[in-house]
This record gives sequence, C-alpha cells and structure tokens, in this order.
Amino acid sequence: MRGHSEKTRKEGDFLQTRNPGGIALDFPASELIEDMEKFLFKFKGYYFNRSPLDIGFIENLDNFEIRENDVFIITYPKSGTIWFQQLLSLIYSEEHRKGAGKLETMDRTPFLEYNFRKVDFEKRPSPRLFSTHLPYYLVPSGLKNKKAKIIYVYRNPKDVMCSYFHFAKNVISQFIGTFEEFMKQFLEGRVIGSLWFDHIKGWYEHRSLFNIQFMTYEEMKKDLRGSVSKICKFLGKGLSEEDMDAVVRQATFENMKYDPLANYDNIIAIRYGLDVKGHFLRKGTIGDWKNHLTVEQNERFDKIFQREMKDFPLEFIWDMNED
Ligand SMILES: Nc1ncnc2c1ncn2[C@@H]1O[C@H](COP(=O)(O)OS(=O)(=O)O)[C@@H](OP(=O)(O)O)[C@H]1O
Repeated sequence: MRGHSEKTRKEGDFLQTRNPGGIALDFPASELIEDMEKFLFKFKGYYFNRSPLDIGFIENLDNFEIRENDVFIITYPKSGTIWFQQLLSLIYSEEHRKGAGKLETMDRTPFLEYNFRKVDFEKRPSPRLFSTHLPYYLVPSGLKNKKAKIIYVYRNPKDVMCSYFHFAKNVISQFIGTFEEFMKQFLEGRVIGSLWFDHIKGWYEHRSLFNIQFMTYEEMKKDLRGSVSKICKFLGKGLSEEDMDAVVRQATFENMKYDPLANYDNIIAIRYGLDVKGHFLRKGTIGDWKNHLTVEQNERFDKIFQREMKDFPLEFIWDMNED
C-alpha cells in the first residue's frame, strides 16, 4: 500500500508512528499535486482559492476604499480566522453577544477576497469588520496609511499544517494524498495562502506601515479572557464584566463547535455538500502535530523552520504546557 509512513516508535518518542492520513493510491502523486493545483489561482505570486474569487475585484484591491474604523483580521489559513470572526462579532455586536441575531459570523466579519454572498462592501455600515488571508503586499493601500486596525493572528506552523491537511482533504476535498505529500506541498507553498514563512515574515517585516497588533492562536487558547482584554484594548472597546463573560463564553471551542452561526457547517453544506465529513471546528488544540508527524518529518520540518525563521523575533508555542 502506498502512502503509509510506518516508523518504529523509539522509547520516549512523542510522535505518532503512523501517518493517519495515509491512504491507498492507485495513481501517481504527481497527478494528485496537479489535481490540487487546479483549485489554485496564482496572482502576483500568491495562491488564491480559485473559487469563489472575483478576479476583477482582486485586480482592483489596491484601490478598495478603507475607512478609519474598519477592523481587519489577517491570518494565514488555519491559524484561527473563524475564531477571530466570532470574537470580533461578539465584541462589536450586542445583538450577537445576547444571542439574539441570526447572522452567521461569516456575514458579520466577511472575507475581503472571497465574497461568497456578493455583498456590496461599500454599503456596509461602519465599523466594518473584515477577514483576509492576503499577504501584506496585496492589501488595499488605504491600510498602509495606518487608517484601519489590523490584528494579525499566527499559530505554530506544525499545527497549521496538520489542520490544513484535514481541511484540504476532508472539508474542501482539494487534496487526496498522504500527509507526507501534503507536507511537501505545504513547505513549497503550493497551497491556498502560498508559503507560510513568506506570509508571516512579510507581515512582520512591514509592520511599521500598518496599525497592527500581532497575536497568537496559542495565547488565546491558554488565556481566552486575557486575550479578549488585549484585543479590546487595541480596538479601544470597553466591555462591562457581564459583556466580557458573554464574549468569552461564546468564543470557546466547545461553544463554537455547536453554534450553527459560528461553526461554518452550513457554509460547508452549501458549498461542498451534506456528505462532507470534516469540520472547520475540528480539534482546536495546541500540539496536535505530535499525532501526525513522524520523527523524521519533525526533524525535517525543524531544519526548514530554523533556516527560514533565523533571526525572526516572535515566539512560537508548540505545546499546551509550554509558557
Ligand atoms: N474557539 C476556538 N478555539 C480553538 N480553536 C479554534 C476555535 N475556533 C476555531 N478553531 C480552530 O482553528 C482552526 C481553523 O482555522 P481557520 O479558522 O483559520 O481556518 S480558515 O483559514 O478560515 O479555513 C481549526 O483548527 P484544528 O482544529 O486544529 O483543525 C479550528 O478548530
């Protein structure tokens, strides 16, 4: 059977020995890769999801008018985007906090580049909330005048890669290979969002152009209430204790997983069909990579990480028990 990477577990190893994504393939891996690439659209060196993409809109993004009180969540895919969509919606909308509204978070904090519902963004009332996976050099130039606030959320890239693998395979069905094959593709940046290293480094190195706050998925996971306070401080939003409780309660993984307005299950069903077996809200943990990478894959990843992120000052949390 192709695709399984069986390794003998050494005493004390924390890594899983068997690639859980390994499946039998009866055609060459090169065809798989081509297959996935048919879902990608490359524009100015960056891979978009081909559908739903309004190419005319993307070509004119530079001129998209930014308002002073717009708020953007910027992420590399699988780094906590929908979590922040929910958080921003809860912070900004009393209706949402009180559970009275019927709008899905995806409509409250829509993607700038994937306008599923074809909303006229110019008609949206302020403050407008947006999400995007765009690299720093493709965002509207209004953002570069520090006009609006940006929260850049990042997550340790091993967990990003594992989350992405399940998503590409079990949710959007754009990938049918093994974990090893996906890892290669991820490390070459041939996925929606392009290369993880370029995304985070680009945003960090150009941070002085933007009004931007960097936050990690992991700090949210370890201290949700403290993180919500940090977000509110950056956004200049004061919340009462009671409102803060409501935000924190509704932004936990357990709550979001079963909240039909926040878990994206409806959107998956509409776009990909009712028989899709994966979920956006999958595990929501830190360190799931240890259940996926073999010892060899982990060492290979570390080498590349050390080479690419040499001198990069932001810290990463790889384990739930790490400070
Ligand atoms: N509330 C909360 N708490 C903890 N973790 C959460 C939460 N909401 C979303 N998630 C996890 O975020 C992962 C999905 O990332 P994104 O939302 O960035 O995906 S996407 O880029 O919009 O497709 C995905 O991670 P994995 O579970 O590791 O796959 C989600 O489970």
